[in-house]
Amino acid sequence: MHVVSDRQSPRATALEMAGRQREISVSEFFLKNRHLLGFDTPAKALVTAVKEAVDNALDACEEAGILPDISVQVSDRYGKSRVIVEDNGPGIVESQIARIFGKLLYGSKFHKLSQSRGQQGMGISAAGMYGQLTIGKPLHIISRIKGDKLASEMYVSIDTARNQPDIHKKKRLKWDRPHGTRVEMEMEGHYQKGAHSIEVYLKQTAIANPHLAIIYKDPHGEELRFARTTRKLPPRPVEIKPHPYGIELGRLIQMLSNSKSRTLLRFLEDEFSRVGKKTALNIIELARQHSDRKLSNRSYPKHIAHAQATALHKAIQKTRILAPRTDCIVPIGEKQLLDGLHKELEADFFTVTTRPAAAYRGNPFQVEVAIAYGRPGGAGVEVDESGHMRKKEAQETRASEHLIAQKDEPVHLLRFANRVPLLYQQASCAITKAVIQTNWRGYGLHQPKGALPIAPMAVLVHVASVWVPYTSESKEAIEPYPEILREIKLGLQECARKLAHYLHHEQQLHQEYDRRTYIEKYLPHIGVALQDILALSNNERDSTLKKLDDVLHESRTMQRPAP
Ligand SMILES: Nc1ncnc2c1ncn2[C@@H]1O[C@H](COP(=O)(O)OP(=O)(O)OP(=O)(O)O)[C@@H](O)[C@H]1O
Repeated sequence: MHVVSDRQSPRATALEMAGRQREISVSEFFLKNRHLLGFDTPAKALVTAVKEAVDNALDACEEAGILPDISVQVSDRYGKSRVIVEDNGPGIVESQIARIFGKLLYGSKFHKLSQSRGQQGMGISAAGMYGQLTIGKPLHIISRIKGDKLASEMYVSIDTARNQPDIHKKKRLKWDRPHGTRVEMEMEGHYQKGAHSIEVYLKQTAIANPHLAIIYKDPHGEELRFARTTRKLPPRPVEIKPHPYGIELGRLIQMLSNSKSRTLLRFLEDEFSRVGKKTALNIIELARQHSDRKLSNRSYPKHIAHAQATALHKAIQKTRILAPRTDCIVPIGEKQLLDGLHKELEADFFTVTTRPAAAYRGNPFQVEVAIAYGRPGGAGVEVDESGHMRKKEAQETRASEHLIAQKDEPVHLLRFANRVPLLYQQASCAITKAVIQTNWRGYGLHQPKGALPIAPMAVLVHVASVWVPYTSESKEAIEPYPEILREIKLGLQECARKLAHYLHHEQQLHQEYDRRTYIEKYLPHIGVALQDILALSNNERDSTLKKLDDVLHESRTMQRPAP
């Protein structure tokens, strides 16, 4: 017999259960699930907070056509950190400040299909919420827009139950910047060096953003400066409409019912990219056949029933439509990427490639790949301008060189999405998968099965898109869609071919160097033997040996291959 213990709570009735149903605000949700936003440990939270503020500053400057000058200051005392990020961007109008910093899912980038670092509208407010939760202090913002005499200062936190901003203090004040924004946040944090540090994030940001100048003051008061290598801003990405191939049925139904267009023909032409009149007519004709002729050019979008919308969706997939336009994507560019790598890394060989734009689920994207191979101080042979070979001198390795792996380590990956370095969740990222799935042995590298290749090398991959499919809200890894994986692999193969060519040449140089040292070692002995056999004078012997040496040298002068 089953006896119910007195201590067990009584079972609930449906009515009681109904009484407990409550709406959950988005901020309450993320407060409980802060790991989803990248605030799981104090060390990661600190890097994430800096990243959110710097990415916003860069987006704002570029959108306003301003060359970004950003300063970052971090202090850290007994687990309590303070981050101050200041930019020379366009500033934020006062009426928007509270909602931008005190409300999750509020932003200017979510609804448009255009390449930007921010996407979701909750990065900076989430950092504020984390500070509020761990230290109990609101965000402190100063912002001034061009032409305004005074700046606006505000202390803002989030009322998490309502996902609404709470303004604690606000005033107008004098500020020495003519325009820009300063965000100050306090939080539980842990400052650390290494692969997941603020320095590495900033260094990689400088590589992918050669137009950026940034000054960073670390918790020890040391200043690190990244100068810009170009004064040219990246072109402003064009905003596009969705491509029909990427539209799912539910979204199409919603678009039809929200449409302001009065006919189906206009709806297709107005709301999608790459659909002109001819393509729209083709789609409608095909949809008519699938819908017992219940659709026409003049059908009123809001009145199209589910069955007809399904027919329309099928027709879209079957109609030939131009691939998505690609001027909405702004890659870093091969020259800029090479300049950035040269500036921030020391390596023996660099190569870079930009793939043509492609699309996943109707979203245009473009992949860039670069390889930096060989660490200074590593063994190697070099050929000087006159063609002489010599062993390379060991050099002092820069502190930053840990971006390139040691020769017996797996290669280091520098992953980027829309010019933002991705520092965490490497294993689940499309970039890592593509590197592992590439056969590096075919290009002369050692690669354990199912793993990254082992080489003194950094592999940089940048995925730029109007909508980056991140694996989670913390935007740390890219979803491995087959189209994205394919493009990354093709880029890797192009770079790997050039690397293989370089490695082959290096190997030849080594062999040549060894042979030459061997000959040089025995040449004096040959001289003595020749002198004996041919009864040469000392002068004749030396001039014969010199000629022999010159001939050997001539035949072994080698040219370095172009990268
Ligand atoms: N320094 C700044 N200068 C000007 N505008 C800013 C600045 N920081 C934030 N904003 C504005 O605030 C909005 C919200 O920023 P937030 O970081 O919360 O989200 P996001 O950047 O849009 O997306 P994500 O959550 O993916 O980072 C941005 O869309 C931008 O319009």
